[in-house]
Amino acid sequence: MTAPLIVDRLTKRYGSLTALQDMSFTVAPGEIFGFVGSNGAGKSTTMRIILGVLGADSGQVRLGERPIDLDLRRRIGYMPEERGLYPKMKVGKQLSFLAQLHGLSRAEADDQVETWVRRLGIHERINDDVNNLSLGNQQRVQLAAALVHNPDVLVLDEPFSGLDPVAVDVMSDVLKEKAAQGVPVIFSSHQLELVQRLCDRVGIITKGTMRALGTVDDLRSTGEIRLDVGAPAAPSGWADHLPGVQGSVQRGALTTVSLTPGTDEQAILAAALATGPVTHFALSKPDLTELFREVVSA
Ligand SMILES: Nc1ncnc2c1ncn2[C@@H]1O[C@H](COP(=O)(O)OP(=O)(O)OP(=O)(O)O)[C@@H](O)[C@H]1O
Repeated sequence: MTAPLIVDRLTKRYGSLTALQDMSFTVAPGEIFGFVGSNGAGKSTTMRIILGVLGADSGQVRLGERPIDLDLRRRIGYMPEERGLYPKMKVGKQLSFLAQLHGLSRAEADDQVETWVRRLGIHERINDDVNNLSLGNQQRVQLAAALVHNPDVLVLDEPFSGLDPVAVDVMSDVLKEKAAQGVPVIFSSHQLELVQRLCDRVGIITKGTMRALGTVDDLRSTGEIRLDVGAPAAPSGWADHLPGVQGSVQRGALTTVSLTPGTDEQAILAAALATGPVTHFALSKPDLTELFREVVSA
């Protein structure tokens, strides 16, 4: 069983650009943490610092109490954004070599390679050079490379980009399985629907700063409160001037009403009923994509 991955107040500057400012979060053993943010927000920089391939100006990364050192680094499974495979080396040989670099014996490495290439559906390509594979299959090999040494932590930079739906399912299952074994898993992605589905917790960053952090449900509950009201006979703008209504959008019979916290929802229902029949009345929470837009544009 492994310890939590603790990212503690990382700051990183590239010349005059502050790429990270006091970046902090923790990924518990068994937790899948989704790291999201606009292009250039600082996700890859954070992940590179976790791995130690890049140094921070200040702050620290720990596994439990212990700062990440060379020894612990070998216990991390990492998928870099700029994929790091040897293009002219055979898939199986390369994976075995990488596993041995992480301390496995030749026999253990070959055994692990066999397991993962089968699991990831690239067994038939084991004797192909990496650069003869499709991009999606190269990505499967890259995931295998992050897994063959049975890591205690998984750090994956955009592992889902460019994968077909079947590969997305395989990747999702593997991440869930590793988490179920007690591994802290962090991955970055722009596929927010996938992040919402897969992650126990999510961090949204903009310009190197953590702007929202929590379970998807928590984050969705902190966004604006909205009601979906089906009122087919209601005139246009019927909800706009009711107390507590910040705005409304009408699409056919359905009106989505944004409310100030504490507004009496029954008063909205009564107003809707006053226009005629009400066919639908439900609270609607923003999804992660809407939350992300809110956070990024704030
Ligand atoms: N080696 C570097 N030298 C100078 N600036 C850099 C370097 N690497 C990254 N940056 C800058 O640091 C900021 C954060 O970049 P980073 O790659 O961490 O973002 P990201 O969130 O991973 O973005 P994306 O989603 O586009 O991959 C960006 O403004 C980027 O241009």
